[in-house]
Amino acid sequence: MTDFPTGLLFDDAMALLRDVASRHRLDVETLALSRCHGRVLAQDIDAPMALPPFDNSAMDGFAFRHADLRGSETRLRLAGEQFAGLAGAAIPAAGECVRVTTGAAMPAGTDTVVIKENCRVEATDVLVPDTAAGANVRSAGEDVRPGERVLHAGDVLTPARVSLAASLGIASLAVSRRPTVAVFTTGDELIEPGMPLAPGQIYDSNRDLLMGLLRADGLEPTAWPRLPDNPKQVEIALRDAGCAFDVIVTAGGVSAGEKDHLPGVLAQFGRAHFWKVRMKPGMPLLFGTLDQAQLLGLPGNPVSVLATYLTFGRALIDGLQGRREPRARCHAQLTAPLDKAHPRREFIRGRLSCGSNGVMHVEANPATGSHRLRAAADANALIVVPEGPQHYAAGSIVEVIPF
Ligand SMILES: Nc1nc2c(c(=O)[nH]1)N[C@H]1C(S)=C(S)[C@@H](COP(=O)(O)OP(=O)(O)OC[C@H]3O[C@@H](n4cnc5c(N)ncnc54)[C@H](O)[C@@H]3O)O[C@H]1N2
Ligand code: MOO
Repeated sequence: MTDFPTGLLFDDAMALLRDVASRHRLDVETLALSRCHGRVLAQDIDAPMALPPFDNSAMDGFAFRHADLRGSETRLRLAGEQFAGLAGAAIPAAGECVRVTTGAAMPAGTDTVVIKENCRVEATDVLVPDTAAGANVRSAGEDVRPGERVLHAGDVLTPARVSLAASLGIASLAVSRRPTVAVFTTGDELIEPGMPLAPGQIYDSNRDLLMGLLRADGLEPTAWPRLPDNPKQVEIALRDAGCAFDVIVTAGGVSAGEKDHLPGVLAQFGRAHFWKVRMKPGMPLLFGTLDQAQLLGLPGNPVSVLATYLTFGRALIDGLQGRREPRARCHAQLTAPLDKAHPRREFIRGRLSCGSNGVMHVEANPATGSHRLRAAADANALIVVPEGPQHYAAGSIVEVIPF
Protein backbone atom coordinates (compact mmCIF):
# COMPACT_ATOMS: atom_id res chain seq x y z
CA MET A 1 0.00 0.00 0.00
CA THR A 2 2.95 2.38 0.49
CA ASP A 3 4.43 2.82 -2.98
CA PHE A 4 3.86 6.58 -2.52
CA PRO A 5 5.76 9.16 -0.46
CA THR A 6 4.99 9.29 3.22
CA GLY A 7 6.23 11.38 6.15
CA LEU A 8 6.94 14.40 3.91
CA LEU A 9 8.17 17.81 4.93
CA PHE A 10 5.36 20.38 4.72
CA ASP A 11 6.93 22.25 1.78
CA ASP A 12 7.58 19.06 -0.17
CA ALA A 13 4.00 17.87 0.31
CA MET A 14 2.74 21.30 -0.72
CA ALA A 15 4.88 21.27 -3.87
CA LEU A 16 3.51 17.83 -4.79
CA LEU A 17 -0.07 18.96 -4.25
CA ARG A 18 0.42 22.12 -6.29
CA ASP A 19 1.95 20.10 -9.09
CA VAL A 20 -1.01 17.69 -9.18
CA ALA A 21 -3.44 20.63 -9.10
CA SER A 22 -1.66 22.35 -11.99
CA ARG A 23 -2.02 19.18 -14.05
CA HIS A 24 -5.77 19.03 -13.34
CA ARG A 25 -6.71 22.61 -14.13
CA LEU A 26 -10.46 23.08 -14.37
CA ASP A 27 -11.96 24.16 -17.66
CA VAL A 28 -12.77 27.72 -18.52
CA GLU A 29 -16.23 29.26 -18.85
CA THR A 30 -17.31 32.68 -20.04
CA LEU A 31 -19.57 34.44 -17.59
CA ALA A 32 -21.47 37.70 -17.52
CA LEU A 33 -19.58 40.20 -15.39
CA SER A 34 -22.11 40.07 -12.56
CA ARG A 35 -21.29 36.38 -12.05
CA CYS A 36 -17.51 36.77 -12.09
CA HIS A 37 -17.02 37.98 -8.52
CA GLY A 38 -14.50 35.89 -6.61
CA ARG A 39 -13.61 33.80 -9.67
CA VAL A 40 -10.12 33.28 -11.03
CA LEU A 41 -9.61 35.05 -14.35
CA ALA A 42 -8.53 32.76 -17.21
CA GLN A 43 -7.49 35.41 -19.74
CA ASP A 44 -5.29 38.49 -19.88
CA ILE A 45 -7.21 41.72 -20.36
CA ASP A 46 -5.75 44.53 -22.44
CA ALA A 47 -7.67 47.78 -22.20
CA PRO A 48 -9.82 48.33 -25.30
CA MET A 49 -10.08 52.04 -24.49
CA ALA A 50 -8.58 54.78 -22.35
CA LEU A 51 -9.70 55.59 -18.81
CA PRO A 52 -10.89 58.24 -18.38
CA PRO A 53 -12.10 58.03 -21.98
CA PHE A 54 -11.96 61.84 -22.39
CA ASP A 55 -10.67 64.89 -20.51
CA ASN A 56 -13.32 65.81 -17.96
CA SER A 57 -13.98 67.97 -14.95
CA ALA A 58 -13.24 66.62 -11.47
CA MET A 59 -15.52 69.20 -9.83
CA ASP A 60 -18.71 71.18 -10.20
CA GLY A 61 -17.63 74.65 -11.31
CA PHE A 62 -16.48 76.63 -14.35
CA ALA A 63 -14.15 75.56 -17.14
CA PHE A 64 -12.00 78.13 -18.95
CA ARG A 65 -8.67 78.74 -20.70
CA HIS A 66 -5.95 79.32 -18.13
CA ALA A 67 -4.30 81.83 -20.48
CA ASP A 68 -7.36 84.12 -19.99
CA LEU A 69 -6.66 84.66 -16.26
CA ARG A 70 -5.40 88.11 -15.22
CA GLY A 71 -4.18 88.59 -11.60
CA SER A 72 -6.09 87.65 -8.47
CA GLU A 73 -9.56 87.80 -10.05
CA THR A 74 -10.69 87.67 -13.67
CA ARG A 75 -14.12 88.45 -15.09
CA LEU A 76 -15.11 85.80 -17.67
CA ARG A 77 -18.34 85.73 -19.67
CA LEU A 78 -20.53 82.70 -19.04
CA ALA A 79 -20.92 81.10 -22.47
CA GLY A 80 -23.12 78.16 -21.53
CA GLU A 81 -23.36 74.86 -19.71
CA GLN A 82 -21.69 71.50 -20.18
CA PHE A 83 -23.13 68.74 -17.99
CA ALA A 84 -21.94 65.14 -17.54
CA GLY A 85 -23.27 62.85 -20.23
CA LEU A 86 -23.06 65.40 -23.02
CA ALA A 87 -20.24 66.73 -25.16
CA GLY A 88 -19.89 69.79 -27.34
CA ALA A 89 -22.82 71.58 -25.68
CA ALA A 90 -20.87 74.81 -25.32
CA ILE A 91 -17.80 76.03 -27.23
CA PRO A 92 -16.40 79.07 -25.43
CA ALA A 93 -14.42 81.80 -27.13
CA ALA A 94 -11.44 83.57 -25.54
CA GLY A 95 -12.43 85.33 -22.29
CA GLU A 96 -15.40 83.00 -21.75
CA CYS A 97 -16.13 80.17 -19.33
CA VAL A 98 -18.62 77.30 -19.20
CA ARG A 99 -20.54 75.95 -16.24
CA VAL A 100 -19.55 72.28 -15.79
CA THR A 101 -20.53 69.43 -13.50
CA THR A 102 -18.28 66.65 -12.20
CA GLY A 103 -17.61 64.18 -15.01
CA ALA A 104 -18.58 66.61 -17.79
CA ALA A 105 -16.34 66.51 -20.88
CA MET A 106 -14.04 69.54 -20.91
CA PRO A 107 -15.51 72.07 -23.39
CA ALA A 108 -13.34 72.53 -26.48
CA GLY A 109 -10.40 74.88 -25.80
CA THR A 110 -10.70 74.87 -21.99
CA ASP A 111 -7.96 73.43 -19.81
CA THR A 112 -8.75 74.43 -16.21
CA VAL A 113 -11.71 74.19 -13.80
CA VAL A 114 -12.42 76.29 -10.73
CA ILE A 115 -14.90 75.05 -8.12
CA LYS A 116 -18.14 77.00 -8.01
CA GLU A 117 -17.80 77.81 -4.26
CA ASN A 118 -14.74 79.98 -5.08
CA CYS A 119 -16.47 82.09 -7.79
CA ARG A 120 -18.93 84.92 -7.80
CA VAL A 121 -21.59 84.98 -10.51
CA GLU A 122 -22.76 88.46 -11.57
CA ALA A 123 -25.53 88.27 -14.19
CA THR A 124 -23.81 86.71 -17.24
CA ASP A 125 -20.27 87.08 -15.83
CA VAL A 126 -18.26 84.89 -13.49
CA LEU A 127 -15.50 86.33 -11.30
CA VAL A 128 -12.82 83.62 -11.24
CA PRO A 129 -9.97 83.59 -8.67
CA ASP A 130 -6.39 82.86 -9.66
CA THR A 131 -6.22 79.10 -10.28
CA ALA A 132 -3.36 76.77 -11.21
CA ALA A 133 -3.25 75.74 -14.87
CA GLY A 134 -4.95 72.37 -15.40
CA ALA A 135 -6.61 72.41 -11.96
CA ASN A 136 -9.52 69.99 -11.45
CA VAL A 137 -9.16 68.32 -14.83
CA ARG A 138 -8.99 64.53 -15.18
CA SER A 139 -7.01 63.73 -18.32
CA ALA A 140 -7.96 61.07 -20.85
CA GLY A 141 -5.89 57.91 -20.31
CA GLU A 142 -4.32 59.04 -17.02
CA ASP A 143 -5.62 55.90 -15.28
CA VAL A 144 -5.42 53.39 -18.14
CA ARG A 145 -3.88 53.80 -21.59
CA PRO A 146 -5.50 51.94 -24.51
CA GLY A 147 -3.86 48.54 -25.01
CA GLU A 148 -2.36 48.48 -21.52
CA ARG A 149 -2.59 45.09 -19.73
CA VAL A 150 -4.83 45.71 -16.75
CA LEU A 151 -5.78 42.19 -15.59
CA HIS A 152 -3.85 38.94 -15.80
CA ALA A 153 -4.85 35.30 -16.13
CA GLY A 154 -4.71 33.88 -12.62
CA ASP A 155 -5.90 37.07 -10.90
CA VAL A 156 -8.73 36.72 -8.41
CA LEU A 157 -11.65 38.87 -9.48
CA THR A 158 -12.13 41.25 -6.57
CA PRO A 159 -15.03 43.72 -6.77
CA ALA A 160 -12.59 46.44 -7.90
CA ARG A 161 -11.28 44.27 -10.74
CA VAL A 162 -14.76 43.33 -11.95
CA SER A 163 -15.61 47.01 -11.77
CA LEU A 164 -12.49 47.91 -13.79
CA ALA A 165 -13.61 45.48 -16.52
CA ALA A 166 -17.06 47.12 -16.47
CA SER A 167 -15.51 50.59 -16.81
CA LEU A 168 -13.73 49.34 -19.95
CA GLY A 169 -17.05 48.23 -21.41
CA ILE A 170 -16.26 44.51 -21.05
CA ALA A 171 -19.49 42.56 -20.51
CA SER A 172 -18.17 39.04 -19.89
CA LEU A 173 -14.93 37.36 -18.82
CA ALA A 174 -13.34 33.95 -19.25
CA VAL A 175 -12.93 32.48 -15.77
CA SER A 176 -12.03 29.14 -14.33
CA ARG A 177 -14.92 26.89 -13.42
CA ARG A 178 -15.32 26.57 -9.68
CA PRO A 179 -14.50 23.09 -8.39
CA THR A 180 -17.42 20.97 -7.24
CA VAL A 181 -16.64 19.61 -3.79
CA ALA A 182 -18.03 16.59 -1.94
CA VAL A 183 -17.59 16.60 1.84
CA PHE A 184 -17.52 13.35 3.82
CA THR A 185 -17.19 12.87 7.52
CA THR A 186 -16.37 9.36 8.65
CA GLY A 187 -16.64 7.43 11.89
CA ASP A 188 -19.04 5.06 13.66
CA GLU A 189 -18.98 7.39 16.66
CA LEU A 190 -20.53 10.36 14.85
CA ILE A 191 -24.09 11.54 15.48
CA GLU A 192 -26.06 14.35 13.92
CA PRO A 193 -26.41 17.36 16.28
CA GLY A 194 -29.92 17.32 17.76
CA MET A 195 -30.06 13.53 18.06
CA PRO A 196 -29.54 11.74 21.40
CA LEU A 197 -26.02 10.48 22.15
CA ALA A 198 -25.36 6.91 23.26
CA PRO A 199 -22.24 6.20 25.39
CA GLY A 200 -19.07 6.52 23.33
CA GLN A 201 -20.69 8.64 20.64
CA ILE A 202 -19.94 12.29 19.78
CA TYR A 203 -21.60 14.88 17.62
CA ASP A 204 -20.27 15.42 14.11
CA SER A 205 -18.64 18.84 14.22
CA ASN A 206 -16.29 18.47 11.27
CA ARG A 207 -19.05 18.58 8.71
CA ASP A 208 -20.08 22.11 9.66
CA LEU A 209 -16.47 23.16 10.03
CA LEU A 210 -15.64 22.03 6.50
CA MET A 211 -18.84 23.27 4.91
CA GLY A 212 -18.25 26.67 6.51
CA LEU A 213 -14.60 26.88 5.45
CA LEU A 214 -15.42 25.90 1.88
CA ARG A 215 -18.35 28.30 1.66
CA ALA A 216 -16.22 31.11 3.03
CA ASP A 217 -13.89 30.44 0.10
CA GLY A 218 -16.77 30.92 -2.34
CA LEU A 219 -17.57 27.27 -3.04
CA GLU A 220 -20.86 25.40 -2.89
CA PRO A 221 -19.85 22.10 -1.29
CA THR A 222 -22.15 19.08 -1.13
CA ALA A 223 -22.31 17.23 2.19
CA TRP A 224 -22.65 13.49 1.64
CA PRO A 225 -24.21 11.21 4.22
CA ARG A 226 -21.77 10.45 7.02
CA LEU A 227 -19.73 7.29 6.39
CA PRO A 228 -19.45 4.41 8.85
CA ASP A 229 -16.07 2.76 9.49
CA ASN A 230 -16.85 0.09 6.95
CA PRO A 231 -14.32 -0.32 4.12
CA LYS A 232 -16.88 -1.45 1.55
CA GLN A 233 -19.19 1.48 2.25
CA VAL A 234 -16.26 3.90 2.24
CA GLU A 235 -15.13 2.47 -1.09
CA ILE A 236 -18.56 2.65 -2.73
CA ALA A 237 -19.26 6.21 -1.59
CA LEU A 238 -15.84 7.59 -2.48
CA ARG A 239 -15.72 5.91 -5.88
CA ASP A 240 -19.17 7.30 -6.60
CA ALA A 241 -18.04 10.78 -5.66
CA GLY A 242 -14.83 10.32 -7.62
CA CYS A 243 -16.87 10.08 -10.82
CA ALA A 244 -19.00 13.11 -10.08
CA PHE A 245 -16.91 15.76 -8.29
CA ASP A 246 -13.69 17.67 -8.85
CA VAL A 247 -12.65 17.50 -5.21
CA ILE A 248 -13.44 15.11 -2.37
CA VAL A 249 -12.67 16.31 1.13
CA THR A 250 -12.95 13.72 3.87
CA ALA A 251 -12.39 14.02 7.60
CA GLY A 252 -11.23 11.08 9.72
CA GLY A 253 -10.12 7.54 9.02
CA VAL A 254 -6.62 8.37 7.75
CA SER A 255 -4.30 7.46 10.61
CA ALA A 256 -3.12 4.09 11.85
CA GLY A 257 -6.23 2.64 13.52
CA GLU A 258 -7.95 -0.62 12.63
CA LYS A 259 -10.87 1.47 11.36
CA ASP A 260 -8.86 3.89 9.23
CA HIS A 261 -9.74 2.69 5.74
CA LEU A 262 -9.14 5.69 3.54
CA PRO A 263 -5.47 5.23 2.62
CA GLY A 264 -6.16 1.60 1.61
CA VAL A 265 -9.22 2.48 -0.47
CA LEU A 266 -7.37 5.29 -2.24
CA ALA A 267 -4.31 3.17 -2.94
CA GLN A 268 -6.43 0.30 -4.25
CA PHE A 269 -8.92 2.21 -6.42
CA GLY A 270 -7.10 5.44 -7.19
CA ARG A 271 -3.67 6.88 -6.75
CA ALA A 272 -2.22 8.18 -3.49
CA HIS A 273 0.23 11.06 -4.02
CA PHE A 274 1.31 11.28 -0.41
CA TRP A 275 0.29 10.25 3.07
CA LYS A 276 1.50 11.84 6.32
CA VAL A 277 3.08 15.26 6.48
CA ARG A 278 5.45 16.48 9.17
CA MET A 279 3.02 19.03 10.54
CA LYS A 280 1.16 19.44 13.83
CA PRO A 281 -1.75 19.08 13.91
CA GLY A 282 -2.69 17.25 10.72
CA MET A 283 0.13 14.73 10.48
CA PRO A 284 -1.86 11.83 8.89
CA LEU A 285 -3.01 13.98 5.93
CA LEU A 286 -3.70 11.95 2.79
CA PHE A 287 -3.78 13.24 -0.79
CA GLY A 288 -4.53 11.40 -4.00
CA THR A 289 -6.55 11.13 -7.17
CA LEU A 290 -9.65 8.96 -7.36
CA ASP A 291 -11.15 8.78 -10.83
CA GLN A 292 -11.66 12.42 -11.89
CA ALA A 293 -11.50 13.83 -8.37
CA GLN A 294 -8.61 15.02 -6.23
CA LEU A 295 -9.09 13.56 -2.76
CA LEU A 296 -7.86 15.33 0.34
CA GLY A 297 -8.21 13.07 3.38
CA LEU A 298 -8.01 15.32 6.42
CA PRO A 299 -7.28 13.83 9.83
CA GLY A 300 -10.42 13.60 11.98
CA ASN A 301 -9.42 15.78 14.92
CA PRO A 302 -11.26 19.07 14.40
CA VAL A 303 -8.23 21.34 14.73
CA SER A 304 -6.36 19.11 12.28
CA VAL A 305 -9.24 19.68 9.85
CA LEU A 306 -8.88 23.44 10.32
CA ALA A 307 -5.10 23.50 9.87
CA THR A 308 -4.98 21.13 6.90
CA TYR A 309 -7.89 22.83 5.12
CA LEU A 310 -6.42 26.34 5.53
CA THR A 311 -3.09 25.17 4.12
CA PHE A 312 -3.51 22.20 1.76
CA GLY A 313 -7.27 22.51 1.09
CA ARG A 314 -6.97 26.11 -0.05
CA ALA A 315 -3.86 25.40 -2.08
CA LEU A 316 -5.70 22.62 -3.91
CA ILE A 317 -8.73 24.76 -4.66
CA ASP A 318 -6.57 27.68 -5.77
CA GLY A 319 -4.35 25.46 -7.91
CA LEU A 320 -7.23 23.74 -9.69
CA GLN A 321 -8.58 27.16 -10.66
CA GLY A 322 -5.18 28.38 -11.84
CA ARG A 323 -4.95 31.12 -9.23
CA ARG A 324 -1.50 32.72 -9.60
CA GLU A 325 -1.86 35.44 -7.06
CA PRO A 326 -0.59 34.05 -3.76
CA ARG A 327 -2.78 34.52 -0.72
CA ALA A 328 -1.60 37.45 1.39
CA ARG A 329 0.97 36.43 3.99
CA CYS A 330 0.53 38.07 7.37
CA HIS A 331 2.92 38.54 10.22
CA ALA A 332 2.39 39.61 13.82
CA GLN A 333 4.29 40.11 17.06
CA LEU A 334 3.91 37.47 19.75
CA THR A 335 2.47 38.85 22.99
CA ALA A 336 4.33 36.20 25.06
CA PRO A 337 7.28 33.82 24.62
CA LEU A 338 6.63 30.66 22.63
CA ASP A 339 8.61 27.43 22.68
CA LYS A 340 8.39 24.38 20.49
CA ALA A 341 10.56 21.31 20.98
CA HIS A 342 9.30 18.86 18.33
CA PRO A 343 10.61 18.80 14.75
CA ARG A 344 7.30 19.24 12.86
CA ARG A 345 5.92 22.52 11.52
CA GLU A 346 3.23 23.59 13.97
CA PHE A 347 0.03 25.59 13.59
CA ILE A 348 -0.97 27.09 16.93
CA ARG A 349 -4.31 28.75 17.51
CA GLY A 350 -3.96 32.43 18.28
CA ARG A 351 -5.86 35.64 18.76
CA LEU A 352 -4.79 38.31 16.30
CA SER A 353 -5.40 41.99 16.99
CA CYS A 354 -4.19 45.28 15.65
CA GLY A 355 -2.84 47.73 18.25
CA SER A 356 -3.50 51.47 18.06
CA ASN A 357 0.17 51.85 17.01
CA GLY A 358 -0.62 49.90 13.85
CA VAL A 359 1.27 46.78 14.94
CA MET A 360 -0.42 43.38 14.70
CA HIS A 361 -0.17 41.25 17.84
CA VAL A 362 -0.96 37.60 18.28
CA GLU A 363 -1.60 35.77 21.53
CA ALA A 364 -1.03 32.02 21.34
CA ASN A 365 -3.67 29.81 22.92
CA PRO A 366 -2.00 27.39 25.35
CA ALA A 367 -4.38 24.54 24.39
CA THR A 368 -2.46 22.55 21.81
CA GLY A 369 -4.48 19.29 21.61
CA SER A 370 -5.96 18.85 18.14
CA HIS A 371 -9.30 17.82 19.68
CA ARG A 372 -9.68 21.20 21.43
CA LEU A 373 -12.17 22.89 19.18
CA ARG A 374 -13.06 25.48 21.81
CA ALA A 375 -9.56 26.94 21.50
CA ALA A 376 -10.10 27.20 17.75
CA ALA A 377 -13.43 28.94 18.33
CA ASP A 378 -11.68 31.43 20.62
CA ALA A 379 -9.00 32.05 17.97
CA ASN A 380 -9.00 33.95 14.69
CA ALA A 381 -5.63 32.89 13.29
CA LEU A 382 -3.14 30.06 13.19
CA ILE A 383 0.45 30.88 14.19
CA VAL A 384 2.92 29.13 11.91
CA VAL A 385 5.96 27.79 13.78
CA PRO A 386 8.60 26.39 11.41
CA GLU A 387 10.24 22.96 11.57
CA GLY A 388 12.73 22.18 14.29
CA PRO A 389 12.97 23.36 17.92
CA GLN A 390 12.07 27.05 18.18
CA HIS A 391 12.33 29.56 20.94
CA TYR A 392 10.59 32.86 20.46
CA ALA A 393 10.85 35.75 22.90
CA ALA A 394 7.83 37.99 23.45
CA GLY A 395 7.71 40.52 20.61
CA SER A 396 9.14 38.08 18.03
CA ILE A 397 7.56 38.29 14.62
CA VAL A 398 5.76 35.15 13.42
CA GLU A 399 3.74 34.25 10.36
CA VAL A 400 -0.02 33.94 10.93
CA ILE A 401 -2.88 32.60 8.84
CA PRO A 402 -6.04 34.55 9.71
CA PHE A 403 -9.33 32.64 9.48
N1 LIG B 1 -1.27 4.91 16.42
C1 LIG B 1 -1.52 6.12 15.90
N2 LIG B 1 -2.61 6.75 16.31
C2 LIG B 1 -2.88 7.97 15.84
C3 LIG B 1 -2.00 8.58 14.94
C4 LIG B 1 -0.87 7.86 14.50
O1 LIG B 1 -0.08 8.32 13.69
N3 LIG B 1 -0.68 6.63 15.00
N4 LIG B 1 -2.26 9.85 14.53
C5 LIG B 1 -3.01 10.67 15.45
C6 LIG B 1 -3.31 11.93 14.88
S1 LIG B 1 -2.05 13.04 14.83
C7 LIG B 1 -4.55 12.25 14.47
S2 LIG B 1 -4.86 13.82 13.89
C8 LIG B 1 -5.64 11.33 14.48
C9 LIG B 1 -6.28 11.31 13.10
O2 LIG B 1 -6.99 10.19 12.97
P1 LIG B 1 -7.99 9.88 11.79
O3 LIG B 1 -7.85 10.81 10.69
O4 LIG B 1 -7.88 8.46 11.51
O5 LIG B 1 -9.35 10.26 12.44
P2 LIG B 1 -10.28 9.40 13.38
O6 LIG B 1 -9.47 8.38 14.09
O7 LIG B 1 -11.41 8.99 12.60
O8 LIG B 1 -10.68 10.55 14.38
C10 LIG B 1 -9.75 11.23 15.17
C11 LIG B 1 -10.48 11.96 16.28
O9 LIG B 1 -11.33 12.94 15.72
C12 LIG B 1 -12.71 12.68 16.06
N5 LIG B 1 -13.56 12.97 14.92
C13 LIG B 1 -13.50 12.33 13.73
N6 LIG B 1 -14.43 12.82 12.92
C14 LIG B 1 -15.09 13.76 13.59
C15 LIG B 1 -16.18 14.61 13.26
N7 LIG B 1 -16.76 14.57 12.07
N8 LIG B 1 -16.61 15.49 14.18
C16 LIG B 1 -16.02 15.51 15.42
N9 LIG B 1 -14.97 14.74 15.78
C17 LIG B 1 -14.53 13.87 14.88
C18 LIG B 1 -12.73 11.23 16.41
O10 LIG B 1 -13.80 10.89 17.21
C19 LIG B 1 -11.38 11.03 17.06
O11 LIG B 1 -11.40 11.47 18.39
O12 LIG B 1 -5.22 10.06 14.82
C20 LIG B 1 -4.28 9.99 15.91
N10 LIG B 1 -4.02 8.64 16.23
O1 MOO C 1 -1.71 15.54 13.67
MO1 MOO C 1 -2.89 15.17 14.76
O2 MOO C 1 -3.65 16.18 13.60
O3 MOO C 1 -1.79 16.20 15.73
O4 MOO C 1 -3.77 15.61 16.07
